[in-house]
Amino acid sequence: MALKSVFDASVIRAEFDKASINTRFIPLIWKYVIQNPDCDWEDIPSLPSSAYVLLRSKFRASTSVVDSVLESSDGVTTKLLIKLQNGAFVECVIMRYDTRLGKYNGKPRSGGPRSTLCISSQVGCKMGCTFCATGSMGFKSNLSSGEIVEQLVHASRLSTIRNVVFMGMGEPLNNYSALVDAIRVMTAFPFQLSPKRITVSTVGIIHAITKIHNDVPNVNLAVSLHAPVQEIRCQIMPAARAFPLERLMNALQEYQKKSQQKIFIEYIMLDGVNDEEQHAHQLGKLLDAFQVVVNLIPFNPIGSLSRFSTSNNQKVTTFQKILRDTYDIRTTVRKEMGQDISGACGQLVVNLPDKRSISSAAPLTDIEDLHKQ
Ligand SMILES: C[S@@+](CC[C@H](N)C(=O)[O-])C[C@H]1O[C@@H](n2cnc3c(N)ncnc32)[C@H](O)[C@@H]1O
Ligand code: SF4
Repeated sequence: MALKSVFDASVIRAEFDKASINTRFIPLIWKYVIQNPDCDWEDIPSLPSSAYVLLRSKFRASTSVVDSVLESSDGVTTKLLIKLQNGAFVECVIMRYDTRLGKYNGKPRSGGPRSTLCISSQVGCKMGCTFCATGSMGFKSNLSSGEIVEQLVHASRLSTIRNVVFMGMGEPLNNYSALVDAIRVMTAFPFQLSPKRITVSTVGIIHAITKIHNDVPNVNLAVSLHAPVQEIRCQIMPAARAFPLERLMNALQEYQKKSQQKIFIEYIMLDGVNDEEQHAHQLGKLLDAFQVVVNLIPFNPIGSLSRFSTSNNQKVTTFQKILRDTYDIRTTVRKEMGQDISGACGQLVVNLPDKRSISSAAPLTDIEDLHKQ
């Protein structure tokens, strides 16, 4: 039987309970593992002897390994290619932001206090968005909560991670229990990330949106809306048929009433598809009753996988202006970075030399602004 990740919180808690070992040791084990990547279980001081036996027989300090690390040419972005226990690959991306300068800085590995980590939740994705490389590869497997947390562990060894965004490969709300378990670990000792510094991005899985606030309060919700009307949404996002716009907006209304939190709306700018002035007005009206921040995202080319191209600057500026001036909606334009290492949103499907396919969907965004709002 494959050994489990020690960061798989539900599994390790259940095993400790079964063996009558106090679960208060678990965070101490996590802390030790984070600081000592190559440790043996016996190295961890002051555990009950039954804990060593259990750890040896059922758990690994890390079920995933960092296969390679790529730096963008400006040093702002680092992409980690991670090999999972089942042989599949996922990626996570570190983005660095300098608080003092108020902008991204280009110092390689400077880390600093404000790095943001973009995390994957699945290998592939079944939602099939027509503009996304991950969507084109279909669904392969869910990550366990341990594998999700391990991305943070690997990245923490390179940078001090202050923010986490679930905007990498996969649809996090389609892997709900692992997502919730992972967020609970990330917000507890020893990680202690503020939930306000964690953002879950979703294509709009209605049944999960209605419960996420109860399960992980204060975590940010970002919704990949991408169109102001059902017809266009269906054309570019097949998932819109299962989760129609009207029901999605009702679920968001309920979410906002309960959580009292702003919702972040992601809107990919696709030339001639959803970027006309009439679309900006439709979006403005649709969001009228909500507290939202709209993030306009330039489309990142994904080779021959998609027929789209990004809107020109003039169109983006006009769209932003309409939302801001006519509807008083805070609207930002996402800075995409890391394209030289294929680290930008939904960008790539890479073929490894041995023909295994990996995909990355890391968004490189002014997410720091997002977390300040
Ligand atoms: C890859 S998804 C992962 C999270 C979740 N599945 C979702 O769709 O929100 C993160 C963000 O990247 C966007 N995205 C996907 N492909 C893109 C592309 N080619 N260019 C720009 N953004 C893209 C998605 O629409 C989404 O807003
Ligand atoms: S954009 Fe998100 S939901 Fe759509 S295919 Fe890509 S990862 Fe899946």
